[in-house]
Amino acid sequence: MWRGGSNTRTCKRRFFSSPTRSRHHRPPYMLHSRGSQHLKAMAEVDHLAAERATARFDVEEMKVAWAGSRHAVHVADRMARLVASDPVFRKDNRTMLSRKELFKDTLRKAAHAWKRIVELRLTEEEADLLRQYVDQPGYVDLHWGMFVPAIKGQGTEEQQHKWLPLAYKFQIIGCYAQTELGHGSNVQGLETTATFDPKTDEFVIHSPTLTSSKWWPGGLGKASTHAVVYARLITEGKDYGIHGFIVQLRSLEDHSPLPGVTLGDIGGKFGSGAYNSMDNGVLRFDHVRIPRDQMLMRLSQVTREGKYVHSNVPKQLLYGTMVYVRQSIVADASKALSRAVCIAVRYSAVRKQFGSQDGGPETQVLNYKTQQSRLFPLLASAYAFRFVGDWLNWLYTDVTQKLEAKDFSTLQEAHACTAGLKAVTTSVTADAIEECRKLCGGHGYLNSSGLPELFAVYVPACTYEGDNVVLLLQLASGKQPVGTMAYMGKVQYLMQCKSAVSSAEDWLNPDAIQEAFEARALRMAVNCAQNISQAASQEEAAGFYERSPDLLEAAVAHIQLIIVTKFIEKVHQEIPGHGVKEQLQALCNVYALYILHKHLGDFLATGCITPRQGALANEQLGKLYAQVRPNAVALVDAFNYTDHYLGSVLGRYDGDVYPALYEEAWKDPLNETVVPEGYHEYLRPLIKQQQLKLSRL
Ligand SMILES: CC/C=C\C/C=C\C/C=C\C/C=C\C/C=C\C/C=C/C(=O)SCCNC(=O)CCNC(=O)[C@H](O)C(C)(C)COP(=O)(O)OP(=O)(O)OC[C@H]1O[C@@H](n2cnc3c(N)ncnc32)[C@H](O)[C@@H]1OP(=O)(O)O
Ligand SMILES: Cc1cc2nc3c(=O)[nH]c(=O)nc-3n(C[C@H](O)[C@H](O)[C@H](O)COP(=O)(O)OP(=O)(O)OC[C@H]3O[C@@H](n4cnc5c(N)ncnc54)[C@H](O)[C@@H]3O)c2cc1C
Repeated sequence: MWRGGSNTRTCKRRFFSSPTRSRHHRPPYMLHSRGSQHLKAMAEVDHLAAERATARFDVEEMKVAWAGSRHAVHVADRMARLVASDPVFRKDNRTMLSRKELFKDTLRKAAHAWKRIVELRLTEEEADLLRQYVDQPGYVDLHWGMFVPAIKGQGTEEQQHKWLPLAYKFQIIGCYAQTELGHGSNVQGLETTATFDPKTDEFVIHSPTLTSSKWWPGGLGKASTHAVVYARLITEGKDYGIHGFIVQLRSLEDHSPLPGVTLGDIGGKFGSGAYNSMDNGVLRFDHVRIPRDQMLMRLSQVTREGKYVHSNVPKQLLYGTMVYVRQSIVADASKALSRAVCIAVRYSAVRKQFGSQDGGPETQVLNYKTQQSRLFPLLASAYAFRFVGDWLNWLYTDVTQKLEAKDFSTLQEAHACTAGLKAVTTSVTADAIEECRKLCGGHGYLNSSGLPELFAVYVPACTYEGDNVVLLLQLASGKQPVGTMAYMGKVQYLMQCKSAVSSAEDWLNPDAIQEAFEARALRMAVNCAQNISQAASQEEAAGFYERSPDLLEAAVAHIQLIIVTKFIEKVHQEIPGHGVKEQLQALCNVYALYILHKHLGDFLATGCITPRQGALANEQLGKLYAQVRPNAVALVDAFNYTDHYLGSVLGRYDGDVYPALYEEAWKDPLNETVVPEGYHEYLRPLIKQQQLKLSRL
């Protein structure tokens, strides 16, 4: 029931024609008569070969474990290469384009992707992957990711029959217009109205105030012809709250806004390139009329006479599209995190600093224990998020099937898990991308490292599809000890159990880890419950409000328990391939013990482990890092990313970082001329003036 389930500035650098460009300005290796040959020879060297040789597992099989199946590896491989080899999908110049150029480039790429999808008769799975590898946020993400699922989840069969074929063939382009200037998190507070007019059998869509302007929907600003608009349904003088409506916004002939519709882009966003390829939009309605049958009527209906009828289903099904996207965002977190980690691990293996007293080789920064203790937990988190994402996808599919059979028993669990996992995985990933930038030192700050843009594109994931704090509070308000909360049924045991760990090795026992995480999560939840009842003698809501900072931490502890549990379950499965299971086991332990170490205060405060046991966990963590070290590069190779998708000179597969960095620098528009524009206006007069002053002294 839920599921919807030319680049205008091609870098033709005029190296020789510019009057102000000198030949000596070219990179030194380009002056060399055998320059390009020399570069080619260098490119054939695998600077990371020695690292790859130390791996103690079968990388090809790890690719399968990461992707989920051999089939998934092959399809992903084919689509990634298809995109990487097509010049239209070039993205290395993206941060240098103006907003208008970037937007046009996005339209061009989307049109070209669609052409290739049709020409090659790609399957839905292949098409999704192809779009993923194009790697440029654009209106198509919302068209496929939210508009189509909203109609599938909330439209009747007739409505689906009418609208979906149009959307599937791109005869219409749709977006998801929920958030308003004045309200985003508080969906029930939205102000846009949809008033039924029984005289004409139409709804009148209206924006009564400035704050009711739709604000943020992706694809709305410039591309969409239609939107699923969320508005307060008013009929027979009564307000029935928020419902979805399909509204046409622009002419299908010339793309001009329809009468009564005012719309545009909301303006530039954080970072260069990045999410600026997306036309997040503003939209106002002035009494726009739509036929009654454009209200999405699967969950509730308005009859010809204007009577409101609600089907016998929970009203929260209206939020189904958000639940669907939240579970996709969890899967996406592992992709973004693994990209950043891949760049940081490869570069850390190439980069050398200090350690040589006599002119011999310096130390690879990856060998520094501090680098390992910052980087390997992120590597482990990428794998952890990948597997919990798979599980969440299973949960979502399961609840969808149950809903089809009118079984709503798991709806709340699906909401809680998607909300909580979305919040934790996106927050960790955003922080981790920034940490990877720092792990790459100064060069990580260059656009050519790929990390600034990855961060700028990714960081709004902490806000869209539900602000992370708001979502964690939703999770904290969950009441029943079912599903992933079932451990709360063991309250008596978990409230008093004491960890039996007495050596560092004992922390390798999954039962010891599981018990510690369960006891910590449960005790934090119980503490919150006790404090809430003490804080508010009259009303639970007041206590909830008062203790909400603690509730957030309890919600995070619960989600970390889920992630650890699903990783442990994954490792318990049969996993083919030499050494693959052992590596995943090590990463699982790194993830769990890192969380334990980082949140040691929680574990100690709730008394589920002793300070000595905490110290033993940290000791074991150090040993695990040493175990990961020789496998690190191979573990990121298993993500199977092309250089095109990574988009980073630091993360190149061949590790040939320095020539690439050097070459990239010369592509900057500032280097188009030796003497910069503005020299004659601003620099020369300044220098001359100072010289004159000096000569007078
Ligand atoms: C570059 C792209 C990168 C990554 C994307 C990857 C993949 C995604 C694929 C495609 C998408 C493409 C691009 C994505 C990029 C951006 C798109 C962004 C889109 C948006 O942001 S759309 C707008 C999203 N808005 C929100 O999320 C708003 C957040 N607020 C809410 O969800 C609700 O208002 C909130 C906070 C849940 C509160 O609701 P309400 O006030 O109505 O409820 P109560 O708190 O009173 O609770 C009542 C009751 O209902 C339960 N409940 C609440 N929500 C749900 C639900 N969704 N399902 C089931 N049940 C729900 C709640 O627990 C209460 O239960 P109780 O009475 O306690 O039993
Ligand atoms: C890049 C991007 C793309 C987007 N795409 C779309 C789209 O396609 N369609 C669409 O409809 N919307 C879209 N949005 C809007 C997005 O869904 C909202 O911005 C998001 O839901 C957060 O709501 P808000 O902006 O109202 O934040 P607010 O709710 O105003 O949050 C502001 C602060 O208040 C805090 N806060 C709010 N409520 C509470 C509470 N109850 N308790 C404690 N703290 C609270 C938050 O934690 C936050 O710190 C997009 C947003 C972005 C950034």
